[in-house]
Amino acid sequence: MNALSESLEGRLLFAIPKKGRLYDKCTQILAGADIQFRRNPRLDVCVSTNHPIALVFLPASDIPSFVGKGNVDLGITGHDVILESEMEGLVTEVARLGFGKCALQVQVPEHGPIKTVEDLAGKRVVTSFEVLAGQYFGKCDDKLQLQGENRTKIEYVGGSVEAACSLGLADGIVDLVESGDTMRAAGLHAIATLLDTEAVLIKSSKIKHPALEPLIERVTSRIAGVVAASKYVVCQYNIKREDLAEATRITPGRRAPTVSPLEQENWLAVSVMVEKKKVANIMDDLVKAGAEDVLVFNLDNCRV
Ligand SMILES: Nc1ncnc2c1ncn2[C@@H]1O[C@H](COP(=O)(O)OP(=O)(O)OP(=O)(O)O)[C@@H](O)[C@H]1O
Ligand SMILES: O=P(O)(O)OC[C@H]1O[C@H](OP(=O)(O)OP(=O)(O)O)[C@H](O)[C@@H]1O
Repeated sequence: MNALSESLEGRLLFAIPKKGRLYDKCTQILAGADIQFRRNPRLDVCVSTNHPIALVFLPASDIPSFVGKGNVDLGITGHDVILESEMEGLVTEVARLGFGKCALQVQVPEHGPIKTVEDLAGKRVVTSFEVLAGQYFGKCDDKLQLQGENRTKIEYVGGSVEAACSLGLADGIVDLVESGDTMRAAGLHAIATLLDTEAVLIKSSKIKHPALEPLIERVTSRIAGVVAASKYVVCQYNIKREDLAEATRITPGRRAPTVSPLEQENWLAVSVMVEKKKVANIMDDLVKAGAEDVLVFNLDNCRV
């Protein structure tokens, strides 16, 4: 056994994308869960300095296979690459992480002759998602009863998929779209969506050491807390007793709002969790319902 394998012995192995779109958010999640580490940039494995965990930095697209085969216990990657690597039966998605949100779409030139997926079927499609695109167009070809040479030709490229149509390599592409800026700049538009995806925390179905389960639960619960903290804010306001029913209809909270008396007759203070993305509308509605001194606080961390 070499020195590295020895240092990993008994540790929970946790795979993190080594670069790319998901990397920064993953390091923020590790910090929020207080999983500390010092990474030598030349090494893709490093041990945590405060937990029996080793972090393994891998390409996002390889993580499902490492976790699915049990070489690594936990991992963060995109839901899309789990399906693309056909590992969904061998990994459990234990938490959705609320970032890396995008859609896998069929895109074609905006001003070209192809308007529908049926028009594109039988032609050339370029993608980094050859499994998912193959399944999708396979069904489409079957439906249209296309045989042999007439079936859709799927070709793999590793990146810059959006350039394929203008370079004459493809009639359409299958690629990830978030804001749509890349496709617009390439003169493409969507004609179908194969799936919506986001980053997920995955656990292997082949955990080698049952003794690791409590640590897996602790890490999962901490990460779920960090994710929830980024989704919610705490809203606090004062309201007259007779307006409380309407105000709590607007802010029912996760379980129920905390209501306490103010040192002024007939006035109450309410404290409640609300979804960050809805908070501006909620504040407008609260003020309309008679709330005063409406304050909103970010959460650093939580367990809910
Ligand atoms: N534009 C995007 N918006 C949001 N999430 C994205 C976007 N593009 C990719 N993702 C998510 O991030 C995952 C990894 O994508 P990324 O392009 O970073 O992969 P990579 O090939 O590992 O990195 P790189 O492109 O730097 O080589 C994707 O599988 C998807 O889940
Ligand atoms: O809708 P948008 O917000 O413009 O994002 C979509 C782009 O992001 C991804 O590529 P990325 O930038 O990761 O590079 P890649 O082409 O090398 O995969 C994806 O492949 C699109 O090209």
